[in-house]
Amino acid sequence: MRIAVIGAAGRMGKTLIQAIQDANGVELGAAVVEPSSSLIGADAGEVAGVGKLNVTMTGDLSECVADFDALIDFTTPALTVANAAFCAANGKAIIIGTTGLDDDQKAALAKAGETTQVVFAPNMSVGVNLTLKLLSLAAQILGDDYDVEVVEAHHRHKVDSPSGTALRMGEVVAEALGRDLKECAVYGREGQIGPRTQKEIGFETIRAGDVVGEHSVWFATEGERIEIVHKASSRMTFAKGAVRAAAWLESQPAGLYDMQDVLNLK
Ligand SMILES: NC(=O)C1=CN([C@@H]2O[C@H](COP(=O)(O)OP(=O)(O)OC[C@H]3O[C@@H](n4cnc5c(N)ncnc54)[C@H](OP(=O)(O)O)[C@@H]3O)[C@@H](O)[C@H]2O)C=CC1
Ligand SMILES: O=C(O)C1=N[C@H](C(=O)O)C[C@H](O)C1
Repeated sequence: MRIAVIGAAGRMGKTLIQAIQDANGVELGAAVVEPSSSLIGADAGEVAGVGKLNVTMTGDLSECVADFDALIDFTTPALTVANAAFCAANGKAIIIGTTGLDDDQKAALAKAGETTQVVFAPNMSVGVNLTLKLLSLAAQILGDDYDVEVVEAHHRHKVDSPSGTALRMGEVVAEALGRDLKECAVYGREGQIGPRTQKEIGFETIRAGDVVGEHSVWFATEGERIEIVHKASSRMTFAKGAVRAAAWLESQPAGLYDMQDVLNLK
């Protein structure tokens, strides 16, 4: 399977190229960077630190359409939506890790899933996807007596908040408790806010240094607190998950999938 990486010079883009190089049965077919990038024409393997791969970085996805079967996209919401439409129109699968999409942008990905294979997940690591299962179980058992708070920390460069993973964790817990996250979420408390309401799910965000990604969900009541915590120490865990999703997608019909589908966790 030939994979194209868009955002190839980004933090995840370079790690994805390393992961493709390490995996069996897949190869890097194309590497796409921002159209004004000074890296256009450079060798993608050399930029990613894995040695020469004879794949030249391009600034135009349509230029390399014949060179790949699946696109891995960890970029920005607007670009991701355009890429999903491009893949649907050109018979390419797409694996999307981009976070921060609004409801209309998510609907556009579902539309692409009507004609091509799409995996869209805010976190591609096996550990986080297992954690989502644990959270659902914890919420079902603990119920409304326990206050739920989601705390996340990421590196200083991250542009969206809360993280896509934190929001998915909130959705999973809300669903298990029969709540609608849109109605019960409370973001970053400040000032004279009064006491906590029983059914709110709180989100707190830390942005600092080089933190790869940490998520902690509290279930707290009078007398005890349970914390379910995931800490990523390398972006390779996300990149390996994305490559695994690409290989899995090859034998699937058109549709919108997530990592719970890929890992058979549903
Ligand atoms: N699902 C998951 O498991 C994970 C998801 N993420 C998400 O992935 C996304 C990217 O994260 P990260 O790699 O840290 O961010 P980066 O900013 O390092 O990477 C994004 C890259 O996209 C490039 N880009 C922007 N516009 C274009 C364009 N028109 N064509 C081609 N490339 C373009 C940027 O180039 P330039 O810098 O030149 O603008 C940049 O290199 C975020 O939404 C993040 O939350 C991150 C880790 C794991
Ligand atoms: O931007 C990041 O770095 C990450 N983003 C994802 C998110 O928003 O959940 C996943 C991971 O935590 C790293």
